[in-house]
Amino acid sequence: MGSNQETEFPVIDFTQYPSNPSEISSQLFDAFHQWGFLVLKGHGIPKGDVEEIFSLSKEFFAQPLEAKQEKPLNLHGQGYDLKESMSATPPRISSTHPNTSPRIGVHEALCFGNITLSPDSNFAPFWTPQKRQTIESFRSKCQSLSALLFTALATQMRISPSFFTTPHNPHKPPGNALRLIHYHPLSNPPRKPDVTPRLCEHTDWGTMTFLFATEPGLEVQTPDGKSWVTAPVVDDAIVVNIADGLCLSTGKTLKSTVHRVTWDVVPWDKERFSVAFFVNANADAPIRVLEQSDAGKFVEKEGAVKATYGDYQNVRIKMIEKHDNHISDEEVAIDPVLWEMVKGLGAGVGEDLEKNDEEVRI
Ligand SMILES: O=C(O)CCC(=O)C(=O)O
Ligand SMILES: [Fe+2]
Repeated sequence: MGSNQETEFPVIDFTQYPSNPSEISSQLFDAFHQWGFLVLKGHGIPKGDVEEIFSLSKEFFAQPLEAKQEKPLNLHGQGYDLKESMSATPPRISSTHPNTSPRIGVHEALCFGNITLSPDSNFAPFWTPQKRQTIESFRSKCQSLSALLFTALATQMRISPSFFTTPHNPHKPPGNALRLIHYHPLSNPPRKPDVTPRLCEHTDWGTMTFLFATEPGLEVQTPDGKSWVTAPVVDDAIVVNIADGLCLSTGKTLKSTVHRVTWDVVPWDKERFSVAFFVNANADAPIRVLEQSDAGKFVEKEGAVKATYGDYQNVRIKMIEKHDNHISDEEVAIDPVLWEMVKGLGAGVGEDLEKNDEEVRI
């Protein structure tokens, strides 16, 4: 790798993929291997669709708090999620659904867990059938794009092209999640030094995430882990990152990188909107751990832990419970091999919960 690739945030033009799949797949693999993050231009999701989602988001968050709070986030990962922890002691991380995963910060969000999987709808009257249709259609375009990226990565790794798409049936639990995020302006500056960040340092739980934003704000740890860079905002492009589930299944070949939003980039009296699309693997799908063979291609690792993505998600939930209730590793009834494997991810909020807690108390 040249020094530029080590220091510059990767930007990839996906319009070249149909005509030159091997070159673009190789660029995707390299960026995810080194950074875990990239900016994807020419992704095919129409600009008008993205603008429509942002205008719905702005319209929704402009409502009075009572209207937004009418349907708070439920266990299916649907509803309004207000994060306003600004005390010296951050709140206990209590969210236990892979579609919502623990986040500490000062912002508000509306989360659309997979509606087809959820028995009850948890949306205020604001969400007319037409608006809901806009959300669902956008979500399905995001899902299709993720399938293309998974196929490109599998091809580059010389495994079956459907290796990653098979365990990503969006109609099976937990499904994907769309999160409209608003870093809202505050009436007073946060009290220093006991301030909670806009969004704490974390890695994502699922397998892949898309982040749509029109203004800078997202900071990503550099490949050497020593500093932070602001993800560039490129017109009509998406930030794509690898999440912990895919990092686990690729034996850390594809990196799940710590990221955050600070007060420096989104000050207390300013606001910022972003939209995150979280891709999750099916809970009942086995995690088939890969390793690189001597011949360079990827093969399934012999003797790797036998677990499903649902087992993995349960470990994450247990990690939070362990942290919240101060219980020992022995008291957590989990396959120790799986426990160690998930801990080995070095997830931003997970194995490093205690460390992360410290970091939250800037
Ligand atoms: O709003 C952003 O830029 C980042 C959001 C994010 O990382 C998340 O919700 O997991
Ligand atoms: Fe994230």
